[in-house]
Amino acid sequence: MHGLGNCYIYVNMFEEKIEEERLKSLAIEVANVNIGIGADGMILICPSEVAPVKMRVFNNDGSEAKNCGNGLRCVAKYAYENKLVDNKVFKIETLGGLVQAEVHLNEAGLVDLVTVDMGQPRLQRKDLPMLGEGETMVVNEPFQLEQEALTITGVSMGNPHAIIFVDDIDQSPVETVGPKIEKHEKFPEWVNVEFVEVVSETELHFRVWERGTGITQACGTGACAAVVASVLNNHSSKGREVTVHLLGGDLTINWAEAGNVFMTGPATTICVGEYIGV
Ligand SMILES: N[C@H](CCC[C@H](N)C(=O)O)C(=O)O
Repeated sequence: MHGLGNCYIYVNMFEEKIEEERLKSLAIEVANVNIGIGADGMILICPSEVAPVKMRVFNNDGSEAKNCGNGLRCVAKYAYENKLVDNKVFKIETLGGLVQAEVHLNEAGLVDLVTVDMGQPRLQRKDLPMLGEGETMVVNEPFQLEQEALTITGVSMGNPHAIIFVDDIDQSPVETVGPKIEKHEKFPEWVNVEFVEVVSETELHFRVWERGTGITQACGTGACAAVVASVLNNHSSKGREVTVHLLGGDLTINWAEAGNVFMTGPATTICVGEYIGV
């Protein structure tokens, strides 16, 4: 399945049994287009004690992440269409906390759009985590990277994001600066790196270098973090829907006055099959 081209291999763990110690290598394998299937990673749809389903996310380097916005929309679609849930609004457990999904149906009765209440962003330096003194929040903080003097805004959506505002998204140094910040010593758990061009108060251009994966077509948690960072830097306002233009398409994000972040976007099934593997 994919969300705006951010594709994962989804495994229904209500039906499959995979040893815990096999998960990392399996994620690397199935994500590999030459020896596996080819995807940005692997997502497990699991039983949960606190919600109808639980999502676990593995990047294509095998690292496990605490949240995935595009993944949540696809998990919601799968759960509804495969009757793991019996209504259109339901909770999903993630390692980054509980979220709430609402599925929207097309005329064929299939899920085409999903809205996820992603909960509150975490804005403290320690939540990312990011090393450094200064303010407890990371808003437009100077960040020296070799010869480049950058400024970073840090937002966690359960997973960490470093947002850099640029004047021209097409000139953003995703491939050069992205990997250097991803694994920078200031981020002990590494970090997703987003480049954002502000078009208006309600429109952003967006590119991403994802932690544990590299460039992807879209990053749902990153788009949420970008809107939160835009509000923190007075480019956008709380309570207004912001359209985020990602390589793979658009997401609608609203950091509501009450504090939760809402993300609406598509979810698509590519195929269903059996992985034989090596
Ligand atoms: N690379 C991310 C996980 C995937 C998030 C992204 N694909 C999304 O849609 O939010 C991390 O290590 O935190």
